[in-house]
Amino acid sequence: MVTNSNLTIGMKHMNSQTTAFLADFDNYHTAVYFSDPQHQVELIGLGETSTLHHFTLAELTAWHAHQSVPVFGGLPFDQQLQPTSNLMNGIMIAPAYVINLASGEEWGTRPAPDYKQSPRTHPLHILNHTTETDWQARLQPVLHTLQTDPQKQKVVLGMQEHFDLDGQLSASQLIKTLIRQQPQTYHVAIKHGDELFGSATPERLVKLNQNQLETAAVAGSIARGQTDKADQKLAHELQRDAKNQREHQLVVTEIERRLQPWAQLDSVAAPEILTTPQIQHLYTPITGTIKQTASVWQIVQALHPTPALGGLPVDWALATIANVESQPRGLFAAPVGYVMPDGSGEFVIGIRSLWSKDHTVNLFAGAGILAASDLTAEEREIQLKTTAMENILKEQLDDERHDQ
Ligand SMILES: C=C(O[C@@H]1C=C(C(=O)O)C=C[C@H]1O)C(=O)O
Repeated sequence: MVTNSNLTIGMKHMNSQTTAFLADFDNYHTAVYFSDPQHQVELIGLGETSTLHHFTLAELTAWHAHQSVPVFGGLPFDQQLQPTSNLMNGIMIAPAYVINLASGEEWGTRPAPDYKQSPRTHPLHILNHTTETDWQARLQPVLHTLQTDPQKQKVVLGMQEHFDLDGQLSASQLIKTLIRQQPQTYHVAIKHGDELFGSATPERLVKLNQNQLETAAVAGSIARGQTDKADQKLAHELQRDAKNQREHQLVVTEIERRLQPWAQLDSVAAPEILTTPQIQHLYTPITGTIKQTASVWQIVQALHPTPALGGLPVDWALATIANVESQPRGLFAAPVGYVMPDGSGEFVIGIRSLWSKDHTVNLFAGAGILAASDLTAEEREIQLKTTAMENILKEQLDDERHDQ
């Protein structure tokens, strides 16, 4: 166990069973991985019996009623389409075989490998790397609106980085690197042909188990310190900072409001600190009991997008995101997770994430903008968040080099 300033989380290590399953992971056209920080589940899905793309909630619910294995995937952030992707506009996969390595439970039968990634004859290199250089300029009018219109409270705006590689990433190597570099987060990978979505997110959207519901507000951020003392000083600063506290409370209050029709919520304590190697966040766990029959899909729909990733008012925030961000988000900042045959399941927010298609990789990170925001500080915060995935990408290139 590792003790953060205020929060204790289980530390995951990769066991030999995980290694054995990952050895075959890249040999399937479709394969999925999901594990949580406490290691209550470590799910691997191989092959597919059915895959749903770009669906409505009604189509998803009807499709899910026919599945007898855990299903995995993501719902897109919003209605904007990513025209080149079979994965980013929403994907839900019923694998041919699923194993929960945390419990030993299995579903379906293990299919024969069905995919051959084009062999690489040389180590992977980055050929080209582009970042957004006009982000602050594009945000200036939004900041002005937030400062002059009291109805507009918050919008989370992100940027994407683009990499061209001289080969294709390996999904299994990516998962190993997620586990190694970000041991205290969720680890998610969805591989579908030449596309791969990976995330080391610290943020739960919803976990539903029988009638017990767990979610969390994660919003308000500050850097890590070089020493324990400096780290704690920064955590203290974050807890006392008026802008970050307001940013966080907006999320807590809105999550509570949206869950009101669905659940009886337990009382919520003051925010704690949640740390990843790059950044610390204000964090409030929110729990409750479902008071009427509800599916995970309904709760996801009620909650997403929370103001941790969208904003308030929500319609204005979504329109602003569509106008200001350079590209559709797809599964970036969107709900990704699994649902078990008994209806229990968990969705997390696909941040600290990458999307790879063929020889390209995109990373995403965003920050909550309020009237009191300093755009230079917000851009620095985005860079901190991006560092997590940049490091994962770079180590993966190194890893693959070692594997040659
Ligand atoms: C948008 C991101 O993170 C979200 C925004 C945060 C903030 O603005 O403080 C904190 C955590 C996340 O809810 C991201 O990591 O890309």
